[in-house]
Amino acid sequence: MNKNIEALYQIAQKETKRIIGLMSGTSLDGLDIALCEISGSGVNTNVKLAQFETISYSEEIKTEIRKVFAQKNIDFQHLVLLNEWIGLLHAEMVNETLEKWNIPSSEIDLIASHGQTVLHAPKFLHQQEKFPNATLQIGDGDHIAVKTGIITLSDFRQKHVAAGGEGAPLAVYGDYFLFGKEGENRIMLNIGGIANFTYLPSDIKNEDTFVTDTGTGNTLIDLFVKNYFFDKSYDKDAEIAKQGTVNQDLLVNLKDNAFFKKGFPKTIGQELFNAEYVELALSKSNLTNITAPDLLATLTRFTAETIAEAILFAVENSSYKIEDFKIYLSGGGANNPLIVKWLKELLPCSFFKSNDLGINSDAKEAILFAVLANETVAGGDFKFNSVKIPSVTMGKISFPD
Ligand SMILES: CC(=O)N[C@@H]1[C@@H](O[C@H](C)C(=O)O)[C@H](O)[C@@H](COP(=O)(O)O)O[C@@H]1O
Repeated sequence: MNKNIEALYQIAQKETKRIIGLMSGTSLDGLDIALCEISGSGVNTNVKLAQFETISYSEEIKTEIRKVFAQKNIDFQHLVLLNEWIGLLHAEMVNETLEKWNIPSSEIDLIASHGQTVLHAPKFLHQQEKFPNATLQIGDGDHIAVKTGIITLSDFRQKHVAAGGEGAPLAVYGDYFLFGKEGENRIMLNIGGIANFTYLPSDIKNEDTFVTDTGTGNTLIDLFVKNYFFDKSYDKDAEIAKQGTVNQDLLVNLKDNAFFKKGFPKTIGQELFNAEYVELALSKSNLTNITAPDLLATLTRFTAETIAEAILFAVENSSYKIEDFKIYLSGGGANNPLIVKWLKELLPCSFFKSNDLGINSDAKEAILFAVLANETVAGGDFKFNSVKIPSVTMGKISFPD
């Protein structure tokens, strides 16, 4: 037997596996590295977060990725080079972090790497009948396996697409396994660059469970903060938006897109929610001179209202009332006091942070990929009863030699 297959076979039988989850979101802020100790699988999965670190992306890395990110026309060679380079960089970041933690690589069983999304194109976006849903994450897993010496699972989203999904959101697999609770109506709401939520009703018959994107999270807010203020990368504590007034005309035009009328589950990215999207809404509203605070107040309201409307729609189509739900927040938007204030006004239910469930909310998405890798190597028996969630294990396996 190939010794790597033998090693994988041994790892699969370990009671507790040490798996490093890697996630770098579309906000391009950096690489989240979560060292997880995982036992069990499926709904019996137990995760302990042993270590967590975020390695910020340098301006150079951000600039190189932005040359291809979420764009239709790019320098093809640059994309090919980036695929290798991001793999190498992520491997180096893991090695440096293990050194910092004083943990030898031989003590790590697996790495689960999300990679860097460069284009997310569900059918809704590309609109070409003969082509399926499509999404592409780069940063090849072979580089990570070879450079760290650790068996690496990567490219998780393709199996989801192959099984009929849009390749996202994958959050439901972690949310259902770790946070689904009989007797409690929960919504796990992640407000990252793009916002998504997992719907976990209390009878936890998994045919009712689903996950969906709601639209923009922080991405448009961050984009325009950077446009107006060279020294800022986000609206810290909503300080700028709080000084502005929501422009109702602009808000109506921002919400006027077929994405918001589409049923669940649905996914989207910065391919739609970008500067042109806002410029079109501004011109439809005949606004040539909106102030930065008014624009940011309106964009912040756009995020809050589209999240709230999607959640209300999900609940109205069930036998529950919104008052029966607990919402658990994660992602950068959970730290935006204006988004949270407006969500509380629009959604009369109770609010918590996913930290209240014992999971560091910053690490939540990196942990998800560790859980998915655990499922591929040591689980795979669990089936969702819902056509909305493909029951597949995900990730391709790379060996170090
Ligand atoms: C296609 C794609 O890459 N989707 C991600 C989305 O992935 C999560 C893990 C999911 O699939 O459930 C993430 O939540 C969001 C957060 O953004 P960040 O705040 O981390 O930048 O970014 C992107 O939409």
